[in-house]
Amino acid sequence: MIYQEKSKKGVDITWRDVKYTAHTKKYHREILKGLSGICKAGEMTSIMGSSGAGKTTLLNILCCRAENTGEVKLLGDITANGKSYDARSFSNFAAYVMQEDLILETMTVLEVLQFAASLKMTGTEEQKQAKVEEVLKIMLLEKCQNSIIGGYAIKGITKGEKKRTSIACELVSDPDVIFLDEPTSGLDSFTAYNVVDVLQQYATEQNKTIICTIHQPSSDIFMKFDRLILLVDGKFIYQGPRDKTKNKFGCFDFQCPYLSNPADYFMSIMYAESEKNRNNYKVYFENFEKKLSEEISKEIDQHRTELILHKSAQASCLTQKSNRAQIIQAIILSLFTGLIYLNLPDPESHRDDQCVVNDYNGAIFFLIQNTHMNTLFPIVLSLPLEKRVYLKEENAKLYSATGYFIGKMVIESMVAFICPIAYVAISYYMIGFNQNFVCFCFFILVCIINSFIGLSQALFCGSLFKDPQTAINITPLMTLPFFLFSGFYKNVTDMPDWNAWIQQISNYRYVFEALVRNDYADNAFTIYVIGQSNLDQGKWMSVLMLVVLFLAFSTFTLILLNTKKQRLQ
Ligand SMILES: Nc1ncnc2c1ncn2[C@@H]1O[C@H](COP(=O)(O)OP(=O)(O)OP(=O)(O)O)[C@@H](O)[C@H]1O
Repeated sequence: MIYQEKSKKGVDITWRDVKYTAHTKKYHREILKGLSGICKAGEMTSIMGSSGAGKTTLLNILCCRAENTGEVKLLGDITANGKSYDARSFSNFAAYVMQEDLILETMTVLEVLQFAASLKMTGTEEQKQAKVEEVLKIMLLEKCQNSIIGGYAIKGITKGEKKRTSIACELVSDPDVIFLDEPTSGLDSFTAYNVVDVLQQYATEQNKTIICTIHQPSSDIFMKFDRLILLVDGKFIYQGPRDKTKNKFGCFDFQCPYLSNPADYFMSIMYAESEKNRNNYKVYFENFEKKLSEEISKEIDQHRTELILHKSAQASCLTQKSNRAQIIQAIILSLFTGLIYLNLPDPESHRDDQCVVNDYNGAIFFLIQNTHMNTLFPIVLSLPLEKRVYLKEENAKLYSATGYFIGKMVIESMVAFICPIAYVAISYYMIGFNQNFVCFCFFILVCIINSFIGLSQALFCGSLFKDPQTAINITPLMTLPFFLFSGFYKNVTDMPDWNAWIQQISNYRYVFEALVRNDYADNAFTIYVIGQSNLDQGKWMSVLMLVVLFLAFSTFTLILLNTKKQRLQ
């Protein structure tokens, strides 16, 4: 990541004649109708309006997150200090805080910020730590810095602290402009006030441009805004300093009743479901055109023009976290397996004993299943949140899809590598598999490859489905049929022709054959068991097929990640 000298002089966001139109065969709608405006450095601007007025659309357009293809069309100029920007250059000077707080639940506040700093900052560890401490202080998070974020299952920090942590994650990169979609949504009035108060002070003290949408602010929160934009049916009825709304709005022949919350009053006159209000819209628009639009145009013309110089790179793909729980789980399960199959009878003295064959095959299959599932399911279960966090970071151009894939592979590969070793090393000799050391090493090697296939399948399923819940539901459906084609449950040559192809992509089939051939290599069962199951690929051919499967799932995942990126809003 390369940081250049930052402009401390502030950034003005301006837009001229922005039109956003949705057009299909059955439907034509002008969502934003030629809007022009400015949000200035050192000020907190709030965009307010009735439901469906176009607030989120305007915010998304300013953040380069609005669709602009096919059925929706965006026209107009959007600039930062007079220079046009796009989604890539946006992240060089600005940050976007989503309404939803997407933070990994098992980390502490401090860890989350340290992680964000490692992704978004260059410099020494001391500089990063200093920035994290500064941001903790600004966002009033010092007291809860060692508390877990938490979520549905784990009790963690409060909603207000979570929102401030989300904002703090963006502040570590010191953006000049911060966009926030409904930063107070879901918070009680006092917590909401705290969040807005902190943001407003930050804008003033650090000369930052803060732009947010907001629904129904309390009067205390309303008084914190420096600038206000009131939007009705895709057009402005007011834009300017918040403290001038009284006078300027007075010229519209509407006066906020004495002792009323002005925000409530504005919302009441913009409420689109009221026919009386809708009739008045025409008057508001005319008044805005006559009395305010010229002033806004002048302000836009006087925008700042300083050059914005900023960071221009993505973080290393290795900066992520590992998981100890899976390794502990593997150790416990291997002890359990070893105890269940402890000291199986010597094959030499049980040549014709079908029960002993079944026990050996069962032990092999159980180990195969566990080394595969131990990697597959934790990743599929953790992907829902992580995928959205990844998309958030990808949207902010912190890393690319390929960077994420490589990083994820490298980090998860530690677990995918260690777990099968722990699993086999503990249970192999307890069960009494082939005592030859080379066979023991081969057993471990095949289980490691199988574990990596689980990793690539989990990432493939997670990337294939847009909805994380679908990924969780469909993954077992996609992988469990592979069990049936392993040769363990049913002889592979007895399968109907129409589904024979599933055998070719079943990792269980190849792992089972490789391990059965390995274990029975030079003992009495060899001919009997292998002949019985009709396993005909050969030991090393099976290994080769496993490597091909791993590479195939990984390649498909990479293609999917690069082609199915979404803009989070
Ligand atoms: N891509 C799109 N295609 C069609 N219609 C759209 C599209 N995006 C937004 N709209 C419509 O434009 C209108 C404004 O949407 P927007 O989300 O900006 O409203 P809003 O003011 O943020 O409302 P709310 O406060 O309820 O979220 C809505 O009626 C919405 O259905």
